[in-house]
Amino acid sequence: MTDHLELKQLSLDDDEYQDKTNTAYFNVDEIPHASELPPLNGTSDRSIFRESMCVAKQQIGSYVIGEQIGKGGFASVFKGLNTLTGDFVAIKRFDKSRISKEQLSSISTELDLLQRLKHESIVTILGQEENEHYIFIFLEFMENGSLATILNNFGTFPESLICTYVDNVLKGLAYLHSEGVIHRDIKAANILINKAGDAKLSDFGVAGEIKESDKRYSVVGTPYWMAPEVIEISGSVQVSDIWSIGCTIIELLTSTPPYFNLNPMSAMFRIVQDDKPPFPKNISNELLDFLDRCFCKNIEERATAKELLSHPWITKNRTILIHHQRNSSFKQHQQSFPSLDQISKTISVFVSTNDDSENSSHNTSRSSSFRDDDDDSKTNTIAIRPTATNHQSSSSNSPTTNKGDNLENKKAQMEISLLKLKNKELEGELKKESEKLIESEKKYKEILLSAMHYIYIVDSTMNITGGVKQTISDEVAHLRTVMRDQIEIEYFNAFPDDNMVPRFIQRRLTRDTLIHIPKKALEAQKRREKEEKKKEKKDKDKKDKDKKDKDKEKKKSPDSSIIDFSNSSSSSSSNSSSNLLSPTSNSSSNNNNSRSPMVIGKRTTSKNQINITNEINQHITNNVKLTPPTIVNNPNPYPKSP
Ligand SMILES: Nc1ncnc2c1ncn2[C@@H]1O[C@H](COP(=O)(O)OP(=O)(O)OP(=O)(O)O)[C@@H](O)[C@H]1O
Repeated sequence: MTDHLELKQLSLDDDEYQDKTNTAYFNVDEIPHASELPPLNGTSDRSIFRESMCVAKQQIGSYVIGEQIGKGGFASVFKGLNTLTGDFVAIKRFDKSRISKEQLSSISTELDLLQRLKHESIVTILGQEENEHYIFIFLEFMENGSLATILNNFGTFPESLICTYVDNVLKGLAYLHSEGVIHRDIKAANILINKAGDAKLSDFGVAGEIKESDKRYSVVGTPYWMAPEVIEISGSVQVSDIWSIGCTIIELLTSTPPYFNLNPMSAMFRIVQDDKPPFPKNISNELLDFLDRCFCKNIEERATAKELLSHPWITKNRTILIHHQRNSSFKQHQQSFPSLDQISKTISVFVSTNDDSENSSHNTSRSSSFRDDDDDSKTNTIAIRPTATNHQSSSSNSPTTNKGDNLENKKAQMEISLLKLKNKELEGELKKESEKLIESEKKYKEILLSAMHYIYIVDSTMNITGGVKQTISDEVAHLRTVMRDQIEIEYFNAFPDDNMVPRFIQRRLTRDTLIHIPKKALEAQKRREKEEKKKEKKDKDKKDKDKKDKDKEKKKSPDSSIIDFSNSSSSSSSNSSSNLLSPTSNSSSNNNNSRSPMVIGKRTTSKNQINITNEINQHITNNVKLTPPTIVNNPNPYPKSP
């Protein structure tokens, strides 16, 4: 067994040990300056002083003893460090000089049991050491101490939290009991909590194994948590721990176990006498039932740990707990999510790294040191930029590696740059090619469209004029149709998605329907032309004949033509006419006129025109006021006789 302890240290009691070792070992800032200390071996060097302080540490095997974290009836408990693994541990130290032989045997029982029992709800033993003065047990470090300490620090717990702890403890107990072990000292002080909040059973000092007989006949444990059968020395059994679980629940709910206001003897008496210990008020029905099952006087009726694990109080709370755990684990994860700031920083660094490599590809003559400095000025995060990191670390360690690394980096960067350049060239070529294609396609489309458009205009012109101006021969028309079809097919094949095609085809269809019209129209036109020419000739002939007749008539009488329209004889009409047109014409003449108004009118108008012309001429010569011509106007051609 290795013992590195200084004899000087062993002579100190616990309090003195703590005062003199803890601060010096764990808080370097409190170490006085070397100049303030008396010289060691004639030197005041600070490093020597530190060495001297380190000698004061207690090292047991690979464990270094730290500050005290607890104290029980038999042992002091310290925080320890495993110098091999870096794990923190709890070191339970028993002072040999202060323990009886009986207690020594209980320590060995605890050691044996802990070494045999391995369960997630039982504190794990990591090893043991012994020297002349102490027995050391190295235990799994339970960061949050005992439930009793937490109860002292934080006050009583809600049912749900108690249930969580009890659930853990019951699992440990179910395991212990299945292994034939009774803990016999279940209480808040012996339930330890790790940093994750898991409860584990500890302190197996009074634990006992049921061997040949079913019961252990001794009064062990802490009075207030003791089961009646243990007090009565009728023998402790596994379910005795269940009674203690009931007492611990009340302890966690109220901060004290039942009968705590009484002295231990009175309390023990009441435990045996009373049907059940008094329950706290305002607890759930499930917990009431749970406690009823724990505080059964009859051990046969008392629930086992396994049974209680499926009690509604436990199962219901377990579901709630799982929910809470999920929530909190999500929150934990959420906390570990990078912040927006971090993300943007990372992106900016990534971009800057890429920029750097791009810059280096364009300017390979830049030195790596220049690049690193430049990087640092852009962002403080260097860790994700391998070039900068490599350069920095290697420059401080080995110049040879630094040179090699830099060369490698440069080479890699050059390769990347070359690849990028090649990619860019290819990209450019492809772009040009596709641009050419697009351009030629565009041109081709334009040609086809304008050709179609031309043909369309030609056709529509013919259609609009009703085929009159269609002067192309059938041969040319046929060629045009073939060309038009070819162009449209070509267009359709080249640009199948273009909606221009259906529009052209549609127009063409309309045109094709109209194309038959000109033929008929042409025939009709020819007929019309012929008829018109015939009519024109006929009219001309008639005009010529009329002219000749008129001339003949004029030679005979100037008014012959007018006279012709009259039913009267030429002589009488001539007379009457002169009479009628005369302003001094008598009424008898008027009477005659009234019998044939149509003829009279005609004649009158003609005469009036002559009269007006004469009057105008006269007026102009005499400068006399013009008076309207007197038109024979008889409102009543047949006046009534008086
Ligand atoms: N593994 C551990 N991790 C952290 N703290 C511990 C550990 N073991 C014990 N302790 C602390 O030390 C205290 C005393 O430990 P423990 O109860 O085992 O000593 P004990 O002398 O056996 O006590 P008791 O008088 O109950 O028998 C505990 O209440 C707890 O606060």
